Amino acid sequence: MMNLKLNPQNGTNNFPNPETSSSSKTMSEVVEPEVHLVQLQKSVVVDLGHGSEVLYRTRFLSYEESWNYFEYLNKHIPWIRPTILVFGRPVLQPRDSCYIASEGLAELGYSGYKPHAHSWDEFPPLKKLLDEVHRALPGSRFNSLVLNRYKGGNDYVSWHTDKEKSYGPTPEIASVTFGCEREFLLKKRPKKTSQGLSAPSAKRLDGEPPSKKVKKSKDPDQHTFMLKHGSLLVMRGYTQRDWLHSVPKRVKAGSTRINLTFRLVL
Ligand SMILES: O=C(O)CCC(=O)C(=O)O
Ligand SMILES: [Fe+2]
Repeated sequence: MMNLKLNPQNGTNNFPNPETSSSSKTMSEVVEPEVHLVQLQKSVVVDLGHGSEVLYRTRFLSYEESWNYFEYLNKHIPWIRPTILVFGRPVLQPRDSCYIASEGLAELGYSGYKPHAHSWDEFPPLKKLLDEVHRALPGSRFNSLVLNRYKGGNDYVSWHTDKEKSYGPTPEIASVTFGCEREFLLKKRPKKTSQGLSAPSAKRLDGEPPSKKVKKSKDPDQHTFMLKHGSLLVMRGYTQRDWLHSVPKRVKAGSTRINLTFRLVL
């Protein structure tokens, strides 16, 4: 069973430090089943094992402030739906995106596409949001931001990891969500075979929507978070090396969702 630690500071913007939080209890000591706890508690730490961890805080920002961000981003971000390469073939990326980075950082590139790096100065509300993320995560630092807009349930992001050389071996990625609730899935990367092949690869496979079947079992190698309007999810440690994540198509999800992932380019 996955090991969730309670946040003793519910109601604040701070996550407990899982290394030092001696008062935290494993979830199994507190209440069953664990899925209820995810809904009741305002923030949880999910220990994925082997040095990987996810933190989730449902109410990082207030409902109203979150809608203000949504309206601003929807209107003022120069959204682009780029053509990317999937198995060498050009396809339209199944969501809009934009990239913001501090000056002088290594370029971002994925699936044959190199997004233009916009400056933080172009978007003052995002500088404020970056400050709020830094305040919520003492000791963490971010200098770049990938923005995604899912215009309905047919937009998605396939199984992938955010593993860039320039992020170092244990990147921390902080994800803030606005608008429509969608499922964020994590699954353990398949182990290398005896021939040394690892399949499927961890590349972005934007031509292949992830399976619609979300296992409801307590498979420790699979986790689902319903990311709420104004929520914060943080992936830490070896999550990008050992786990894949995706936001699958959900035809019934009719409205727009905007997700921001803050990253540190070293
Ligand atoms: O939209 C999300 O929640 C995830 C986006 C993501 O994984 C990415 O931009 O790399
Ligand atoms: Fe990602």
